Amino acid sequence: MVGRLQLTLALLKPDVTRVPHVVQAIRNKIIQEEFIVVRHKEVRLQREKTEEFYKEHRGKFFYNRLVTFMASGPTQALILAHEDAIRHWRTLMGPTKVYKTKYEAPDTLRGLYGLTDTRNSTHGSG
Ligand SMILES: Nc1ncnc2c1ncn2[C@@H]1O[C@H](COP(=O)(O)OP(=O)(O)OP(=O)(O)O)[C@@H](O)[C@H]1O
Repeated sequence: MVGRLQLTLALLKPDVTRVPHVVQAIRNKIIQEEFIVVRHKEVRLQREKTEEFYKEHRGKFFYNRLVTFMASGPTQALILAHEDAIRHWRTLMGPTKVYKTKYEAPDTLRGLYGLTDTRNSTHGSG
């Protein structure tokens, strides 16, 4: 019997969307971790959308870099369902900061595929 399912929005950011075998590896991990992929769509986020999406970070030193990056290429958007979707996906992603992640959680998605604090492979909505 399956309990109530929670949904989260997962994004594979433009840095990983550019690399098909990494997208496939992340998809395999998603299935392996028993998420149900409710929807999966490739989107091209316009600059205004990324500014709105990250508005809580407006004014921070990395904001301009972040919104420019998110509008720089296609993004894979997935609606994931799981009993503990938000927490489980965030655990799978690992910490935000790439340096910390490479040392403390190297097997997470950001540990494996993150390039910099901005280009850190994935997003998970709370
Ligand atoms: N110090 C930083 N330098 C550069 N980019 C940063 C920094 N902190 C956060 N970011 C970028 O802003 C995004 C949102 O930051 P937030 O603090 O909400 O992290 P998060 O909750 O781990 O990530 P997300 O919201 O993307 O799931 C991060 O994923 C990262 O791309």
